[in-house]
Amino acid sequence: MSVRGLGKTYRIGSAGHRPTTAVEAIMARLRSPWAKSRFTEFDALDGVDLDVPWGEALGIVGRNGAGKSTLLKLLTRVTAPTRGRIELHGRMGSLLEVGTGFSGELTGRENIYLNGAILGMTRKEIRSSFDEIVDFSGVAKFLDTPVKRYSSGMYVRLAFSVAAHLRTEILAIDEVLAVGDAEFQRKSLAKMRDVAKDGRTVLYVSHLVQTVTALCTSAVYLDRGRLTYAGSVDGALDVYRRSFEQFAMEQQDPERRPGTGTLRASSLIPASDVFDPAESKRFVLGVGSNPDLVGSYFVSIHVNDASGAVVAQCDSRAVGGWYEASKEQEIQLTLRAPWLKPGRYTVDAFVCQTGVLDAWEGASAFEVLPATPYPEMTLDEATAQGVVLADYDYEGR
Ligand SMILES: Nc1ncnc2c1ncn2[C@@H]1O[C@H](COP(=O)(O)OP(=O)(O)OP(=O)(O)O)[C@@H](O)[C@H]1O
Repeated sequence: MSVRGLGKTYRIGSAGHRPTTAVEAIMARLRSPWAKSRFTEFDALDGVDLDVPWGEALGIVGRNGAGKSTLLKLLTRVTAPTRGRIELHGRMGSLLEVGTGFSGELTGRENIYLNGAILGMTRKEIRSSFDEIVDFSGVAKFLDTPVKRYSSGMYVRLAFSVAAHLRTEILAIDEVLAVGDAEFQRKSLAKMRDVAKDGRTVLYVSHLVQTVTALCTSAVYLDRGRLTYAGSVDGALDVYRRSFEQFAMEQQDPERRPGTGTLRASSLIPASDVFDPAESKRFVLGVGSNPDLVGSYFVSIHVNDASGAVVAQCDSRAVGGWYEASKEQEIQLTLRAPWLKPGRYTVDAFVCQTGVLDAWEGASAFEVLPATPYPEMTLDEATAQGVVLADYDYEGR
C-alpha cells in the first residue's frame, strides 16, 4: 500500500468544524471570538506520504484531532481526498466508528453477506468464513435478529469479526477495542496478529498505547494533520508521549492558551498525585485578579480519562459557585463521586463569564491506583465493564 501527498481540507460553513477536544467543544458552544476566527478552512490532513509493506501491522497514533480517523476514512474511501494519491493493491476491510458498515434493519446473518458483497467477495468465499465469523463474535443466538436490537458490545463483536475474517488484503481498525470487554480485547488483538502473520496488512488507530505495543510491527505519528514520524512502535509512542508533556508545558504559559485573557487561572493543584478509586479528590484552582472585570465569574474543572473522554464536568454554576475578580482567588473543588477506575486522568480548567476567559487544557494530571473499593470481589471480570466504578449494594435472599 502506498500513499503520496495525501491531503484533506475541510471548510467551515459547508460541513462545519467538528470540535474534537473538550476545550474546542466548550469554545464552540460559548461562541468565543477565538473559536470563530480560528477555523474557516483547515487541513485535517496534509502532505502525507506512506508506504506499508504486506504483513505489516501499522499503528497510527497522535493526539485528539491529529487526523488519524481522517486518514483511515480516506484509505477506506469513506471520504474523498482533497489531494494526493492512494494505491492499495488489494481489498480493504474496515471497522471504523461503531454504527458504520452495518444496516440496522438487516439481521446479523444478512449483514455478514452484505458486507462481504460490498468488499467484493463471492457468496462461496463468504460462506467459507461464515461459521468462523459467527463463532468468534459469540452472537450465534442472535443471528436472525436485526442488528439495531444488538447491544453496542454485540454489535462491535460482530462487526470486528466480519472485518477480521473476510479475506481482504488490508484490514483497517479504528479505536473499537476500547468498546469491548477485556476478554474480547485480548481475543481481537490475537486475531489481528494472525491476520498480519498471514501476510495481510493491518492499519490500527488507538489511544490505548498497550494495544499498539502488543499488536503493531511499526507505527506512524500524526501531528495536526502531518505525518511527522514513521518507524518503530517504540519510536512513535515515544514521540506521542512527549507531545503530551510538550503541550502541557506550552499551556502553562497563559499567553498561549485560548480565551479572551481578561482573567487567567494561575495554578491547578491536586491534593495528591495518586488517589484511591473511592476517596474524595480535592483540587485548588488559583485565579488571578482584574479590578476592571465587571460582574462575577464562574469556573469549570473537567476530569478526562486516558482516551480524552470527559468523565466529569464540574461546573461551579451548578452548585452556586460565583467569584469576584476584584481579588485573587483560591477555589477548592472536592470531587466525591463517581469512583474512578484505576488509570491516568488529566484535568482541564476553565474560567468563564459570558465567554471563555481562560481555557487551560491539561492544567493538571493524577493517577488512580489499581485498588478495589469493594469489600469482597477483586476479580478483574467483576469490574471490566463500565466507565466508572459504581457505589452499590444488593439486598434480597
Ligand atoms: N466532516 C468534518 N467536517 C469538518 N471537520 C472535520 C470533519 N471530520 C473531521 N474534522 C476535523 O478534522 C480534524 C481531524 O479529525 P480526526 O477525526 O481525523 O482526528 P483524530 O486524530 O482521529 O482524532 P481523535 O483521536 O479525537 O479521534 C479535527 O480537527 C476534526 O474536527
